[in-house]
Amino acid sequence: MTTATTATTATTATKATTPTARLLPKARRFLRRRIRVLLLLAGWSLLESAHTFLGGYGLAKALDQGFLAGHTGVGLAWLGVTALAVVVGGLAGRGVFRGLAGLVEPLRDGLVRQVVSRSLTQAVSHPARAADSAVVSRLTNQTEIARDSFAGLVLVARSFVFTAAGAVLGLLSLAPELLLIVVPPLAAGLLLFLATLRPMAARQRAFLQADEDLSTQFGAVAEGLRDVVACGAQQRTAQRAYGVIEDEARAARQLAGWAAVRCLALGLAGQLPILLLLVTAPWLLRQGLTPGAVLGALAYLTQSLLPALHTLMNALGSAGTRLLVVLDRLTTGPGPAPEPDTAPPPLTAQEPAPRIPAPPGGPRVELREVTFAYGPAAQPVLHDLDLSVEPGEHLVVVGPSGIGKSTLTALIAGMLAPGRGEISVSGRPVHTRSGTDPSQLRVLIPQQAYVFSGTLRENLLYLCPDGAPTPALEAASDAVGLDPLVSRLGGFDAPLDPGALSQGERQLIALGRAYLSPAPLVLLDEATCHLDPAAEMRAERAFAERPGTLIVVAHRITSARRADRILVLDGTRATCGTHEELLERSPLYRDLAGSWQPDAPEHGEHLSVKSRSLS
Ligand SMILES: Nc1ncnc2c1ncn2[C@@H]1O[C@H](COP(=O)(O)OP(=O)(O)OP(=O)(O)O)[C@@H](O)[C@H]1O
Repeated sequence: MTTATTATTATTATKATTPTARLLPKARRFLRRRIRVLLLLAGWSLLESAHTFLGGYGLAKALDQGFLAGHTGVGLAWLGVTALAVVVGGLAGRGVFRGLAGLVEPLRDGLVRQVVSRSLTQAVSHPARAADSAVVSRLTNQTEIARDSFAGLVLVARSFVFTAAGAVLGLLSLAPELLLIVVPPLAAGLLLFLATLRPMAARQRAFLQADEDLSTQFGAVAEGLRDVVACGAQQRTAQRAYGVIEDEARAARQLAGWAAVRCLALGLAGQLPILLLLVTAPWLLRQGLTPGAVLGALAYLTQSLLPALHTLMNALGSAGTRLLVVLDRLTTGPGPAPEPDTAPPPLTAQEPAPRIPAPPGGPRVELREVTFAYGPAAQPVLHDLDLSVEPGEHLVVVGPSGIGKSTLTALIAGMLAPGRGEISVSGRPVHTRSGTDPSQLRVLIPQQAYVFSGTLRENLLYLCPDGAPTPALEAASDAVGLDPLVSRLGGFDAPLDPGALSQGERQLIALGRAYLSPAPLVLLDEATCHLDPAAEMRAERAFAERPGTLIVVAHRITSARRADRILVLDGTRATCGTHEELLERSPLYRDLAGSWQPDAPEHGEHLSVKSRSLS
């Protein structure tokens, strides 16, 4: 029995491919549970039918039996009846609004519950992709669209049905011929309008998808901004963002095109019946209709039927389409969320940035009286700092957390501009290298490694505009200790799922990428913090042996021991020297080094240390 039910449900789910088909059973269930609210709305709406009926009928009788017959009192009495109908209509409106809350609020609550539980389920099953920024759009913008659109639709659809019933009854009571003139143009306009519903829903869906993609794209970029800048990938990231923005703009333009067709349908259904009634008025009078009947028909058209139709078409066209699309997305969910880390499209029509010739032995890095603060009123992080890193030197930067180590590397990389002083690499100020690609000169690997989905080869060659042969990739992997991961993944052309990698594996890939890059200056800002001491030593040795200048923000004291020189940042002061010199001269360095105790060597002659970081 259970199996049969499951099979039936599965078949229904497979067949229900259109949003309308998918939503109809849910809509029926939702409404069936609220029969009492619907009856209440219908009760109040009947008063609206009476209001419409009396509006035209009273006017016709006032003219025929009152003013044209010379009985002004009778005419005024009928007008009084019409005025009373307006009051009745007002009462109906009040009752309808009260009943509406009973339909609209449960819908919104249900949608919010669904979005939250679906995103929690996704977060639990795919923790790496838990931060789905599109959920924000669904929870706020889209549930509100659903609520407002549903309320608007219930109001106008109900109003149209009950107004039309009152008007048709009125036209029939005045003269059935009137229906022959009014109904055909109305029906034609309505049909044209209905024909626009499906393409417009598709355009609306495309627009919302583009909006979510944009939300996701910006979420991903904001999260990985530091890595993007560090890898010099701003242009590529901007290109991808422009693509998503262009998609949304295109979807909005197509939506506007269909809105124009809809205007035409509105004109046909809204204006043509009035024109026909006026043109055929002499013929109608000749057929024996009274002037009051013609006036009553005109009143039904201009005061009730056409405004109600106009509102219905507008609401169905905009709110209805939006509601259909939003409900479908919220209740059945969008397709698989676009992978935020997808491989960037290859650069095509861009001029390659001019190459900076790599100096033999690596570039010299010079800082002269550099002062930097994160705001005009903020305390400087670095104050009058002088530093000279020789070509090919291996410098390690240490200091307590928050002292300014990352700020220093960002300044040298040219990602931040000093407030005062000058920073030069290879004798040229970092901030006047206009028109050159900084990634040709330096590579900065931050703590959070940037890995995108694509192949391992694409990830490793990301900073190699000219590519590199497989033996170079193998040599780099061997040097930084990436080779076990290459084997595990199945080679360089194996597809990479960033979410399935550990932090350490991501760091190894970023290190391999930096190792392969042509940049002669490498800045590692705690780029090995997720590696164990042995793996960290292997990677740092590889970079120390790689031709070029190396600046490492140290995570462990062992990094400092391997360097040529160590820079100790201590507040706005800085001391530079070898390990031995600093043990003598710098109390802070003594303190930092003293908090580290050597363990028994675990890896041959290598010294391992207790896992406490310097920063
Ligand atoms: N974008 C920023 N805006 C304002 N203040 C910042 C910004 N980035 C860093 N800071 C502040 O500047 C100071 C230096 O930060 P920085 O990240 O350079 O220190 P750090 O030594 O690298 O720290 P850690 O070892 O914890 O990474 C800190 O007080 C930090 O709060």
